Amino acid sequence: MSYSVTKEIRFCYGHRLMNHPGKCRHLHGHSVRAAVTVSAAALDAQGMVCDFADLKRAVAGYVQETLDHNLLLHEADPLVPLLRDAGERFLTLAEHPTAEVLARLIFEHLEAQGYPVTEVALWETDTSCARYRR
Ligand SMILES: Nc1nc2c(c(=O)[nH]1)N=C([C@H](O)[C@H](O)COP(=O)(O)OP(=O)(O)OP(=O)(O)O)CN2
Ligand SMILES: [Zn+2]
Repeated sequence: MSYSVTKEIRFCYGHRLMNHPGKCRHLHGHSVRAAVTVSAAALDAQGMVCDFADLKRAVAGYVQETLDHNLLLHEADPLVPLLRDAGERFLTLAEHPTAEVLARLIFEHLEAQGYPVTEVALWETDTSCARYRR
């Protein structure tokens, strides 16, 4: 038996999936929803797994600094030097910037902050969701 709480946060980013066989190899953007779940076998002195507000701060701080309104690219993307020369903001990843990878990055950030995170779900569109859980 365990308790869990889930907090949602919305943000947007641009990206492209290099080598994708379809339309996602082209630059495009998403307005996404991440649902972060933390779990515990017992409640704290406040009767909570974790205060929703604390969870929001932990997720929103990371997301706003790294992902929100950013352009997420694979580090080998040939656009990288062009964007760097143009002084544009972007973030490179050693992996393709898929919803699965972004869900895992958010999970790892919360885990590193000491939150008992058990799942991050990232709704990239109304109909497409990727989850990372442990
Ligand atoms: N497993 C994954 N598949 C895809 C990802 C991903 O991150 N993980 N990403 C993309 C695209 O970046 C983008 O999310 C498009 O997804 P898709 O669901 O195909 O978008 P549509 O708007 O075409 O969705 P419909 O509702 O089917 O119109 C692609 N795949
Ligand atoms: Zn996409």
